[in-house]
Amino acid sequence: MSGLNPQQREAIHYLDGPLLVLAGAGSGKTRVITQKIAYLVQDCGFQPRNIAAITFTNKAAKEMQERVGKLMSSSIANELQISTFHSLGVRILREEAKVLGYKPRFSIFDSADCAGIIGDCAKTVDKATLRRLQSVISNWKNALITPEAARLLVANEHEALAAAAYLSYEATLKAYQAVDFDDLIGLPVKLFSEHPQIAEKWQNRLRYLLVDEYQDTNACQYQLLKLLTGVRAQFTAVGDDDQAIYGWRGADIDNLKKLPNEFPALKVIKLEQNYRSTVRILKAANNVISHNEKLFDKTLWSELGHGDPIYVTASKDNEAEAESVVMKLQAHRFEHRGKFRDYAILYRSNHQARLLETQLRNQKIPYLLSGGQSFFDKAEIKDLTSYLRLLANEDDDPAFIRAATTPRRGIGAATLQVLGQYAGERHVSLFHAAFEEGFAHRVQARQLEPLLEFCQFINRMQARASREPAQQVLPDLLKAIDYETYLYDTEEQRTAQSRWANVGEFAEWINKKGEEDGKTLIDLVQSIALINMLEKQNSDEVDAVQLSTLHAAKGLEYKHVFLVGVEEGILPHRESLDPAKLQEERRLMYVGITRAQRSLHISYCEKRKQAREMIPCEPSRFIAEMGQEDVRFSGGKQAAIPDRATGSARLDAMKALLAAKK
Ligand SMILES: Nc1ncnc2c1ncn2[C@@H]1O[C@H](COP(=O)(O)OP(=O)(O)OP(=O)(O)O)[C@@H](O)[C@H]1O
Ligand SMILES: [Mg+2]
Repeated sequence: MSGLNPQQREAIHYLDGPLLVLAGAGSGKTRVITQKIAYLVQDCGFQPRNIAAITFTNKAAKEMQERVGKLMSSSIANELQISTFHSLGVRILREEAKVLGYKPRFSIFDSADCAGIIGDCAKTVDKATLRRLQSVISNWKNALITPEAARLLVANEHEALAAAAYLSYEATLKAYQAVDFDDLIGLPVKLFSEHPQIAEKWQNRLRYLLVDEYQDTNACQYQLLKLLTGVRAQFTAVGDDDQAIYGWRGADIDNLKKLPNEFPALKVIKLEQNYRSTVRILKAANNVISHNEKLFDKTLWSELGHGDPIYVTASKDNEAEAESVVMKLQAHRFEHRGKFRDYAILYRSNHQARLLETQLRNQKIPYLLSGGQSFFDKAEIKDLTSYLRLLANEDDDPAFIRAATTPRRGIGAATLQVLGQYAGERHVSLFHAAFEEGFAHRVQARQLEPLLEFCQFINRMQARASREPAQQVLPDLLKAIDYETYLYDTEEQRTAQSRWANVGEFAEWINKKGEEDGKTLIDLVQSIALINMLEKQNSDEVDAVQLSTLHAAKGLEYKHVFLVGVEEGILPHRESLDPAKLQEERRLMYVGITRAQRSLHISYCEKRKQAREMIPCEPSRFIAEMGQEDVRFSGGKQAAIPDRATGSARLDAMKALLAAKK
């Protein structure tokens, strides 16, 4: 416990009831959680399996597991339940599936699978409509609104369409023995609410709960937390209202506000010392966030010295920006004899990574991309996981269709259509329908044959996959479907090569996971869907520059941070300019600034290429909000960024220019 400040120590030792640690960035909230886990086990006699810690990403869970592992023996640390809300949900559902009418090996559908089903239900393929329908349905599910209730709530035509699709969407998922990500939280909530004795069983099992990044929980996660902690309410939640950045995904900061009301015994501890950043970085962050409405009073100070000024650089366009950032990073690294992994380049949206990647590759700088298109979303990986999903759950119809037709094996669209219709009439899965006599009568022998052959192949592999370790089964599966030949037959040589290399990487990942945990292929299928959801696993040991969206960088820290594209329209995002959303954008900027430990470099463009057109850009209002005292401007026409709090930006920029000329 040495090296902790008195407030941290108090938070760690407090066990008399529910506790909320509310504090700004870098104040050691996550550190309180890891230390408290060690304290519970080593000093208070808690069994590790009775402690559950909930983090925001799988990566954060892994990191916490490692940190705790250093505080106690790793065999004990491995018994702890450190996971995301979603993986905890999976654990509960696997065990209790039967009560909900699911088999333990239900499938977990990712967002693309679900979009396909919603499209079928709503009879639309229009991407924008689909996205909106999906988000409306997801919001309902996160607010625990049933399809029946949603029908009564509809306020416009669009919601009416969503409500209609919602009902058949849920029925379809159930028929496929599949759940979506929202169900991973929603179904345990339903289960615990309807079966108090099951809730009690889990309350006795998870006797102490710790939740990191509490400000970004949604209504459903909050309910789960309440149901899991029960009347004992033994939990520690840590969070920072100024870092709530997932409102767009249904997270609700009200969960933080209502905690004191719903748990009258709640104790609140505030932490004020920041151990991460220099005074100047902290000041810039505090200045920016002071433009938001204040929910809770917080102050943050640092003893880490004044540090470097914050550098703000203007570039003529986004290509020049990428080039300049990479050059500056190189120069800075040489000067400070740093490692690549000390550097992160952060941006608002995924597409901003492309030019940076090109520059980094040109300069032969190793980098890791996180929060981008996941490895597991690549076509070849989805092909293979469709087989694996089918092995785990033969009722998974989308996986059935993909696997049955990739590679082509003489099962045509016409056959599948008849099969689909027949299965629909009989209320069985495609897989089961294929074996029924009624179906055999509807197709010709040459149609039936390849289909049955495929189903029997799946049956044979299924038997092996649940018995043998993963690393034995996957290579045989690849050989049996001759996937390599398929790739070279259907793709250009170079594409095929790179796709086949990805397959190799996937096989290696399966092997490693299989060996580490002694898991069968079927056990592993489940974790794939979860990784899919939030991030590809990055190896932290490699010396590489981190490229990440601001959202994915939450909770992390880097010695040196480059924050790029800090422009009006990007950060804040052009679609988030109404007052409430603007505050969330500002929090995103706050999260970005506070990732930096030693130096912070901000850049923006004067023009940006968008759809082949050069669009003039303006520096983000958040740059002005940092204050000017600790900021050094370079490049561009402007000597300094005007205060944008009043008047239009252009006007202010002109005034500043004129003032500079005088
Ligand atoms: N008492 C302490 N003494 C020295 N270093 C500390 C102390 N507490 C935390 N730290 C260090 O400060 C840094 C920030 O801590 P931590 O990540 O726990 O903060 P946080 O509040 O969770 O930040 P965020 O809001 O960004 O998630 C870490 O490097 C951590 O090891
Ligand atoms: Mg943290």
